[in-house]
Amino acid sequence: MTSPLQEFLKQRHAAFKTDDSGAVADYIPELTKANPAHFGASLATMDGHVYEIGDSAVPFTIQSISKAFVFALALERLGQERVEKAIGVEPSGEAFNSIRLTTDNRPFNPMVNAGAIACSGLIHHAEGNGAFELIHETLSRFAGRKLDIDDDVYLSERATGDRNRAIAWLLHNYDVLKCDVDGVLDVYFRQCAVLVTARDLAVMAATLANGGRNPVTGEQIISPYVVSRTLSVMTSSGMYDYAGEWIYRVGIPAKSGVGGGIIASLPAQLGLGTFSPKLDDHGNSVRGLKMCEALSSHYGLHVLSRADDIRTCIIADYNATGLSSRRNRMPSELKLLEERSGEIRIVELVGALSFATMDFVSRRLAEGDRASFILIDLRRTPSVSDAAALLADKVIEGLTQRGAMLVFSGFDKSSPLWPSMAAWMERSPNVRHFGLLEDAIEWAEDQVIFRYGGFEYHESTSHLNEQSLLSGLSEDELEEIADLCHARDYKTGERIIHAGDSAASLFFLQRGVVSIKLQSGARLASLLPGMVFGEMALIDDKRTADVWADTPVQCLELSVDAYRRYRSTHPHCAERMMANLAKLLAGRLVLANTKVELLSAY
Ligand SMILES: NC(=O)CC[C@H](N)C(=O)O
Repeated sequence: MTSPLQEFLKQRHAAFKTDDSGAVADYIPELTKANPAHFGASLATMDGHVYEIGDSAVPFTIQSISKAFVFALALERLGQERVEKAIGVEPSGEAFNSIRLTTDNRPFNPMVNAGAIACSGLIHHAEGNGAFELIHETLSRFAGRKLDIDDDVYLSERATGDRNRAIAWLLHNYDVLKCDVDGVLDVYFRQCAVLVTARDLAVMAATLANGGRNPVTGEQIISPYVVSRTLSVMTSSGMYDYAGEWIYRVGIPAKSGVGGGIIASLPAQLGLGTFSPKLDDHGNSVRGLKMCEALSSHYGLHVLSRADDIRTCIIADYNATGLSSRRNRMPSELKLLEERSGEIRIVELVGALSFATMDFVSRRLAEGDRASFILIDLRRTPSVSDAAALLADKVIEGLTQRGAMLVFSGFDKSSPLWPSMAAWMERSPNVRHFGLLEDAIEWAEDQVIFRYGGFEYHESTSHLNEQSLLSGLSEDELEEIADLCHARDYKTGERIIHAGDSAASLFFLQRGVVSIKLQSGARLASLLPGMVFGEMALIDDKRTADVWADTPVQCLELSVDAYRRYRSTHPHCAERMMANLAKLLAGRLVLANTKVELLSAY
């Protein structure tokens, strides 16, 4: 199945191909050789997928589109102060080749020839003879491949580019160009003659849309700061004297070139590259313009037309009860947790945390009951913006100051969320981190039990009359069962049961804590004295999980053979045990269903 976007590009490509209006640029003689029928488009996504249609692989010269990337390079290399001193950022409202400067004799902006020549001048000044090499290499990194140069176009423009020469000398007169004017012009003519395809342009535009990281190669090429400034001048001046109209109608930062190319770069969404050599009176590709307009209006992509329901960022906000934790609790613990259920609040977030969503979360956290433990699960949160982190700092400060413990979960040290986490933990001992929400809940429950009840029963020994598997049996019957069992002791860290072994016995835990784990290491449950494990041996002959001693453990082991012998002489007791087992399993099923429901909330 072709994707809907590919289908869209295909349809519009077919529709706009019939438009024959406009004219191929002819003031650079070599450009007249372009095939006016050519029409290609390409769209690159933030995950590095590239859609292509028509002549998307046909090379043509980048021309003015280079201006956006060379400006970005100058900002990145030389810093904003030097660049902004030499070149303005006001739209000129004039054609790209206008010779007019601002009242203080600077180029209006870096998207018109005067500003671009000044920009190449800054790089030439800093890099000397290596300037073009650096520009060529940078453009190639934006495209994700080594780009060629059309020497004929370069020579043709150099031979006829007197207007640009006049602009450059004027800039020299006003001390904007401080060095070898011919050398700078040479860099500028060459950078305009770099060969790209619509596909290259899409990837280059997508790199700008992706915060400066090429989504295909993964390389970070410029900083997010430089991206925002580059997209700003593209927005106000990228389409020359059509810029106002463009931002009004299309609303996507863009840049065009007389070679017939256009890039459009929608932050965090897409990069579009189009190619068709026939230009309108403003010097913008006719079909390319139509393609951009169609994409924007069909999908409503105008950069200023945005609305999100930020409230969906909280997908769950609840109080913990004993049910939430993986640890099987003693009845007294469950009761205590039930009574204190307001002590633990769990807030699960979804989606990137931005300024708006974090502000909403901050107000939600501030209101409501005053839980001592606030668990914030970020497993569905891919990132925290700088603004959100600033707001979060204050929220955390406020909550920890009133004595709350803040526990974050759902990510590990490799996550982009980690640097914020590390800073929060450094600032307050009341901030903690767990990889898994389950572990955070269990920890918080332990804290509540510790605060309000203590752990003394972990140290006590449980008798068989506390075993729910044996409930309903008389003292004598329990005595008989005890006689069939063997006392076993295990050291901390010892494996009591191996998954995959044959299951020939079950264990009544009398003292200590054991954990039931999958072979991956994931813990299914922790058990306390009075609980049974390995009991599935009564119905299944293979062990399905490992059981480890978390502390020194004492238990009674009952072999299945002994149970079967006992069953033949005490059928009604055996029946009772099976009924108890069914009850235990049913309880576990209810717990599992509750968890599935919680997990499938998203
Ligand atoms: N608009 C353009 O693409 C102009 C670039 C061309 N090299 C020039 O300087 O005239």
